[in-house]
Amino acid sequence: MTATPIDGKAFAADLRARIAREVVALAARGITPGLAVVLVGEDPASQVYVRSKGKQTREVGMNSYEHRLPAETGEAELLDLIARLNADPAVNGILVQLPLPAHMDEAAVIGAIDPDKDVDGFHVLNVGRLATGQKAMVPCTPLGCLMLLRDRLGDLSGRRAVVIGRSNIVGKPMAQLLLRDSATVTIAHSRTRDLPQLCREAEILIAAVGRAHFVKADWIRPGATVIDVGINRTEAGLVGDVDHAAAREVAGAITPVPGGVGPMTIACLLANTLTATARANGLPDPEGLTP
Ligand SMILES: NC(=O)C1=CN([C@@H]2O[C@H](COP(=O)(O)OP(=O)(O)OC[C@H]3O[C@@H](n4cnc5c(N)ncnc54)[C@H](OP(=O)(O)O)[C@@H]3O)[C@@H](O)[C@H]2O)C=CC1
Ligand SMILES: Nc1nc(=O)c2c([nH]1)NC[C@@H]1CN(c3ccc(C(=O)N[C@@H](CCC(=O)O)C(=O)O)cc3)C=[N+]21
Repeated sequence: MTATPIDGKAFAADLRARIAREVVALAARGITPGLAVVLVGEDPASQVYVRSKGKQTREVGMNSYEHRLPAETGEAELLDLIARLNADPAVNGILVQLPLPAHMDEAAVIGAIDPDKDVDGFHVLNVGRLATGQKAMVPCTPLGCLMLLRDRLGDLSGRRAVVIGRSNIVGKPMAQLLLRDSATVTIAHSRTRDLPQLCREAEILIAAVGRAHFVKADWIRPGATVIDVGINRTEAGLVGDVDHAAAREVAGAITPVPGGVGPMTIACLLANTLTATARANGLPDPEGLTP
């Protein structure tokens, strides 16, 4: 049996349409959400993302502020820009594109962002809020994966989930969100022993490794829901972390790359910007955009 494709692109388009309607409702109160994206350096992949974020931000009716700084910008200058964005009432969300050039202290830069404008959810205060079950800004990629999983499976409680990858931006927050939904979560990484056997236990398998075709079809439990977070540029084009062509013959449902998690990440960035704007104005959180 061939797996059901999980159409992240279509889900993300729906989500953006909902967000656009909320933006119209805010306009009646004289409020326009604003998202500031900061890019340091000229990494070509990052430039593509930043351009695409700016375009989608404007399409849902929000204001987009793009700040491009040369790679050799000093950390103090970047911190100065962040301080100005923190103080600017027209800016509700701030995203500093990662990775930063090697001479910058990533933790210090993220730590300088106002946690209430931290639409990436990377500030330690938001990490701690998520971990302790408080209202937080939740990282976009894991939030997008959670939305796809709930849509496919409904209640996640009691489900066995394996997350491959323990990064601060994907693996760890993904595991926190699954745990919040009462899944039984295992986090795997490069030191995990017998990863194929562990994966075979998973009803939900999340691959966030960064290696093309890393997860093989015979690691997948028949009928499992597989979420492929990987973005790997190869000679054959953009591919995920899962050997997709073979895996779809075993899985129950699987996200493609491209067209799966990637578009959800950007839609969730807009969702977080809307949530941050609502909170900044003392309004209730918009329905269905927060975990
Ligand atoms: N679709 C989207 O919107 C997004 C996609 N991505 C993509 O997701 C992927 C992961 O990103 P990110 O989390 O930032 O990557 P990192 O490189 O920060 O983390 C990769 C993780 O994979 C683990 N890993 C590496 N090799 C193995 C192995 N042989 N066996 C088991 N685990 C292994 C590492 O383990 P260890 O900790 O032990 O080193 C690490 O925890 C990348 O392809 C990235 O491009 C990222 C963000 C958004
Ligand atoms: N502060 C910060 N926040 C991030 O969220 C962040 C970041 N830094 N650095 C880089 C990663 C990566 N990331 C992606 C976003 C969209 C797609 C995406 O839209 N992908 C399309 C394909 C796009 C293409 O063709 O390249 C898809 O999968 O269909 C992919 C990856 C966000 N990241």
